[in-house]
Amino acid sequence: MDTSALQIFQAATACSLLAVLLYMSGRATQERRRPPGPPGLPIVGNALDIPTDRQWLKFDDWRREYGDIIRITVLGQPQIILSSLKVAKDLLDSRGSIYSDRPPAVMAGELVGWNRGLGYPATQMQFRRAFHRFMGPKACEQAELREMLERENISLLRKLLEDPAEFSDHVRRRVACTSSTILAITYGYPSDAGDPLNLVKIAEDAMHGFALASEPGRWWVDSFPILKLIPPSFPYASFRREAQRMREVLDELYNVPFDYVKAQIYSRSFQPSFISSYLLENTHDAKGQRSLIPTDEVEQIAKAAGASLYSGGAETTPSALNSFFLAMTLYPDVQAKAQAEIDAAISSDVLPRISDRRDLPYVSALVKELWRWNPSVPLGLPHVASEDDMYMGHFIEKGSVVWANIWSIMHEETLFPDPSAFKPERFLSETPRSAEACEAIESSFGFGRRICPGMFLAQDSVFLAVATILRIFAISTMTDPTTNEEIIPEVHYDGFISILDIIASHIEITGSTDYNPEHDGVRWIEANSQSKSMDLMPQ
Ligand code: HEM
Repeated sequence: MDTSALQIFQAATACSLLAVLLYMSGRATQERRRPPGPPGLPIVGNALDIPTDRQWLKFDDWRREYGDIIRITVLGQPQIILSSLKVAKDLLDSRGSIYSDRPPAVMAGELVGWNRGLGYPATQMQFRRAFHRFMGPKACEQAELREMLERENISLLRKLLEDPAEFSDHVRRRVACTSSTILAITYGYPSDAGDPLNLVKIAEDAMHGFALASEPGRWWVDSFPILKLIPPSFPYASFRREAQRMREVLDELYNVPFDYVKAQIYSRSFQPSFISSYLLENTHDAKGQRSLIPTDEVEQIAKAAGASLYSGGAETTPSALNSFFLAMTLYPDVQAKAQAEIDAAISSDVLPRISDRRDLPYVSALVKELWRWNPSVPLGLPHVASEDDMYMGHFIEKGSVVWANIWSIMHEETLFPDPSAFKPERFLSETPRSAEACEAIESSFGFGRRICPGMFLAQDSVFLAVATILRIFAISTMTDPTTNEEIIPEVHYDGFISILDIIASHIEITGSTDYNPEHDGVRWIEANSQSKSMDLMPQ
């Protein structure tokens, strides 16, 4: 080798070494700058440290040890947990463009097919626009939507009167804004026609599949995506067969109600709904004329949006209502105060209505306290970092799954003193920092561009259920007949939506004797809704 070639070779080697050193020192610096967190084991990381239920409490313990922004890994997947309002807002609200996608879940998303709906990519913002038009603040002020919620709520009250011991079941099936109402709002599917298409069952089965398929740590394929290539017929591919079965149910949820709407539109006799309006607005032929045949794309979006609404709303609202029954047994003073407010503000022979909210500040504060005390979705839904980010000296690598620990945020001492106590007063204007508390409570519905689009609908329907139940019923703990002692209700948690499974026999719900369910409330609603067809067309 001549001298110049040697020099070139030496220079190239030095450059490569320098590049490697720089790369390694960069990696080491990034490593040092990663958010703190509990040490994990090789390969599995922290997978074994995470309990199978109420993970949010474990994450809250870690917050005390490591701070408001924590990094863990699960089978090599970095996960960031945000545990204070400030960091969650800074990252998920203010830097929304980086954190507005959902992580790719192989089992639930790809194999079962939920990535067509709830996991839609941030680029498909037409979902959000459609949700907003039908369930945003303006839509929720429409008399027709309110009447529909009020009508469904009456059916809940009737059921509670007939069979109070089954309150948990009634709440799940009847509360305004769950199964039947969502089907009515989304597809114009009448809630009082006996469910001829078996839609409630289809939707519940699909949701069951969703909960199972998205259980963290349950499916190896989520950590080792290569496994998805195994054909379903292979002996060890039971996960593929399960996914196939769940996908078939999900396809039914996509197709059956959608075909129902399409058939109704073709027959030109239909109850306006989210899907019918979406289709009518978006079906134009090549000349821009309205046509009744939707394109494939429009059809796919409509189906996915419909299923997303169902999956977002069907479990969350009953969760809030179950928390309400529990809170009323544990805090009888709060119940008495709310009932006194209703009695003073609303004439005794009518039921409170959504429009009475301004006259019922204590009841409204009680509903806010429900969102806080036992948040229905304690860890929110996961977001993903779509690029590398630096935040307050912490390096967050692209692909990290980011969780806001809504439970921790809703129990922040500085915002909500004595956080485990149920105190609606913290939201009343005479309490110092109530404005801050009221603002913070919105975060129980998530953050940034993926904040819950059903938030206003949920707020209305839970307020309505709470105010009308308090007018009609007294809720108390049972007394043990042998010891004569009060029974403290037992509760269990189920899944990532915090469903309080209350042992029904531990709570007593008694109807007030002077209330006649056929009274004004029912008649008024019936009289007012008969002549009008529900018009959920966007404004
Ligand atoms: C107790 C009531 C409810 C609570 C506490 C709640 C909470 C949440 C939370 C925390 C998220 C995740 C937000 C994020 O990623 O930061 C979410 C998403 C969502 N919620 Fe709700 N929700 C409720 C009711 C509803 C209702 C009634 C509907 C529809 C009828 C609904 C539809 C959705 C949908 C479609 C998403 C996904 C939005 C997206 O990814 O863009 N939710 N909800």
